[in-house]
Order: sequence, then structure tokens, then C-alpha cells
Amino acid sequence: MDQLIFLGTGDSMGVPRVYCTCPVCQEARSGGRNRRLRSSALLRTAEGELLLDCGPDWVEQMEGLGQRTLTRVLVTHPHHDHIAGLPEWFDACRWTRSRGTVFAPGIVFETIRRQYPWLEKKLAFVPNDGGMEFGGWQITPWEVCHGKNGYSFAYRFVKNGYAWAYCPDAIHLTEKQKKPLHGLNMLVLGTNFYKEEARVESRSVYDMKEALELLAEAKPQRVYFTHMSHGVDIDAGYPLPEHVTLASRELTVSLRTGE
Ligand SMILES: O=c1ccn([C@@H]2O[C@@H]3COP(=O)(O)O[C@H]3[C@H]2O)c(=O)[nH]1
Repeated sequence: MDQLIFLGTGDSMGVPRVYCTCPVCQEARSGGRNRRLRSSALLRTAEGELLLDCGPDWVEQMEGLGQRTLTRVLVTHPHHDHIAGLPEWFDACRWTRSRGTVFAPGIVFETIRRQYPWLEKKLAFVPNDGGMEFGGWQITPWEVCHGKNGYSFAYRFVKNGYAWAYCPDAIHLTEKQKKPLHGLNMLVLGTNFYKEEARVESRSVYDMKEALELLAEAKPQRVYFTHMSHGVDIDAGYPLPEHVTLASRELTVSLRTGE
């Protein structure tokens, strides 16, 4: 059965934050359950694996899995916490004389090319604006609002009538942007805080309270929150519905496609 493995569930700085000594960061520092690497997940299928985002914790994430090789990466948006592992993967490809493939909407490659102009010597960039297929999954990107950080893309995956979506970096979705979130068996959604107190114009990701309003509209059957900052204590017991879980590192979810 296909699986989704969470490799990181942290926000752009991860948990602990270097400068911070709050109780969540201290617990994370002592090897506790709040230690969160930058958000990324691995889709495992009979056809192979697809990594969703490749951030600065990529090496630690590969070591945690005991995985020595990688062939495919899908990128949501070209921010440091989602792409900074690409140059490390490039070097691994160089040393192992292998090649990889990166899938993303064309606009995402414009920024990646500017930031890391050498990557295409070893990594093929394949635009997926019109959708793509992998492991029997029909995969469709759509643009989502990322607040003060501009845009991101979310992805909807469909196979044998089972549908799920990966949307780590979004806020203030328009009605049109919410549409692909309807009719899902599972949703992975980014929520930086339980309740974020920062000014609305400075925000870039939903908090859990806002996410619950979105869930009430879209009604996914199962939900995993990811992209959580040090404002979230995984053991706090937030008042969340039973079908909502705070994801943690190496949590593995079976995708029940009926195969
Ligand atoms: O043009 C930009 C804008 C931002 N960033 C990164 O993405 C992060 C998003 O969350 P943050 O606002 O806490 O921190 C940001 C930066 O680390 C980037 O790589 N390129």
C-alpha cells in the first residue's frame, strides 16, 4: 500500500529555534517530541518514491530514513525552507554519477535557477503546470496565497478514487483556491501556531483556529497539521476534532487506494 512518511513538520526555522529558550524549544533541544525539522514528506509507491520539498534538513532526513539515494523531488515553492536541500542532493548525484528529476510549476524554476544556477547539470527540471502522473497518482498543482510571503503551490493527488492534498504554506485562500480542498480523503495542511497573534499583514501560514474554519468548509475526512513553529507544543492537547492530528517526524500514513 502506498504511504506518506512525514520527514519534517517544522516551520521555516524548525524547532528548536537557535535563538530561543522557550519551553517548547528547550524540550526539543533535549531530544523531545517537539523537535521538528523543516517540512517535507516522502510519498512511497510501488513505482518508487517522490519527495515533497527538499529543505535544509534534507541530509538529516535521509539519514533518519536510512535512505542513500533519491531520484525525484516535487517542490511547492522556492523558499529556503523548501529548496535548500537541492544543492546537497546535487552534490550527492555528482559523487554517485546519478541524475535526479525535480517537478514544479515553471515559475518556481525561475527562482531556483537564479538561486542555484548549477543544479541542471545533474537535476532535470520538469514543469508540472498541467499536472503530472507518478506511481499511479494523478498529481495537480494549484497556486495558493502565502500571505506576506507571496505565493506557494499546493498539490492534489488522486488514485483509484482516493484523493489527498499537500498544502504546507497557505493562508487566506480565495474561494477558487479552496475548491481543490473539497472531497478529500486526507489533507496535510500547514499551521504555524494554535492562535497566531502577529499582525495579519505579517502572516504567511494559517493558524489552527483558522484552519478549523477551513476544514468545516472543505470537510476532508482525515487531517494532519504540519509546518508548525515553536508556538506549538505537540503535547498541549489543543481542542481539535478527532480526525485532526499534529504530524510528527516519521509518522507514516497508509494511503488506502484499494490496491
Ligand atoms: O523570497 C524569499 C522569502 C522568504 N524566504 C524564506 O522562506 C521563509 C518563509 O517563512 P519566514 O518568513 O519565517 O522565513 C522565510 C525565509 O526563510 C525565502 O527563501 N525567499
